[in-house]
Amino acid sequence: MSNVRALAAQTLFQVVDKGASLSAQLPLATSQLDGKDKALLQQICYGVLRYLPSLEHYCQQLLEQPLKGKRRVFQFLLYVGIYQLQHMRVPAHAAVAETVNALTPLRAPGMKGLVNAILRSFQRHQVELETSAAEIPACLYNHPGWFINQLKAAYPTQWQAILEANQQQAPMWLRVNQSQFSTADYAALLDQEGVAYQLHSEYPDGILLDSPIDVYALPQFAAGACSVQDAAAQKAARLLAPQAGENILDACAAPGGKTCHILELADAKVTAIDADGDRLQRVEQNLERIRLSAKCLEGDASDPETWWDGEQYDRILLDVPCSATGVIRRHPDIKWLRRASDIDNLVTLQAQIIDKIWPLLKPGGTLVYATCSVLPQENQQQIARFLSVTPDATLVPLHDADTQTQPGLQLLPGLSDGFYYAKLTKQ
Ligand SMILES: C[S@@+](CC[C@H](N)C(=O)[O-])C[C@H]1O[C@@H](n2cnc3c(N)ncnc32)[C@H](O)[C@@H]1O
Repeated sequence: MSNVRALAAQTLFQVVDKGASLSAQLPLATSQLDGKDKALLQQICYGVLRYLPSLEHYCQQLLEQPLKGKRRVFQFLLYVGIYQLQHMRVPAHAAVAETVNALTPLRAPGMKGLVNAILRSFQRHQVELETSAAEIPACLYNHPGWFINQLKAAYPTQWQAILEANQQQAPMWLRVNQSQFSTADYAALLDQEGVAYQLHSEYPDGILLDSPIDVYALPQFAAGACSVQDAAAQKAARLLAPQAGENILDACAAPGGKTCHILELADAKVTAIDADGDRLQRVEQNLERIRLSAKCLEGDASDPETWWDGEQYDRILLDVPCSATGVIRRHPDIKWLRRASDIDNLVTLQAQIIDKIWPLLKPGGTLVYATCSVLPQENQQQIARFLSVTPDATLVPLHDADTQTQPGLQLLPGLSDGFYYAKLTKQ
């Protein structure tokens, strides 16, 4: 099938109703399309996931009964149509006609009348519908209620700005491979190619592109000169500060962005562990492209007895599994796939991992704990608990207010993604 709107409706059905991840589903759909349509499909899927509660509310008001069972995919087609009418610069008549036409490849020509009527009704009642949606917090902010409540409690003055930032398209950051080029030298190559960018002194390896670009249009990308990595994620290796010849563990490594960065900064002996063997293959592919190497092992970081060779590490990076609530703007499906009840399980797993990995660090060694979460339970509270039960751990302050009870550095989505870091040394 090569109809963008029909593929978007099917993709969204798989993500929202069946719990599949957008990053797994999108490639299946885009592989059926050519260049311009791939971008349109992606734009529609991201957009619908960003505004899902509002779209659900409009359809609830416009449909006599929600579409159920096998007809659920048509409910998502309605979201696709309304999203175009509300947020895209497609002429309204074309948005309606193209959405209705998608029913032919979806083999439901009998639904054309209903879909046409609902989209036209949305156009007529748009103002009242938007006013009524604005009275419901989940629709006003387009985030799940549990998450809005947790953010309000954790960030009494910043929660709205965080929700707003999550609704924006994420910028494209490059990380220059310092084993091949200095950032200034690579920026000069971008100048020659006419690629516009900005440099930010707090991210010495980073280049922020003015607009996204196909990676293979970047100078020497295939030879490993640069990688795509958000600025916040680029802090991990810099905080770890790897040195040549050191024995380093990256304990939750896949797909390997930070493993690669560590090796780009220092000729160290790196072991990359991940519990997911398929994702670990991506670490190997990324290392191959940047032309550096690490020992890659499938293993459970909360059970080192099963893979550890007994030699303690000089430095350890723990980029633990987390709620990913700091990267919602890159993965809007997180808002609908993640449940409030997941957080406690993640906090328990993170605690098991840091408690079990700590003995693998040499005295005098450094451990950096990282998450792409904005929730204090996974971040400051996790590290405060760890410090309270680990007498040989010392917090290295990352800013003036970094204390035993409020440890670490919390970055919020904006210039970079939302990320958390804590740096610890062992006595
Ligand atoms: C935040 S991602 C890591 C991203 C990676 N550091 C990078 O920069 O590309 C977390 C990773 O932890 C892995 N993971 C989850 N549970 C694990 C466990 N018990 N032991 C080791 N890895 C685990 C996941 O498969 C996932 O790849």
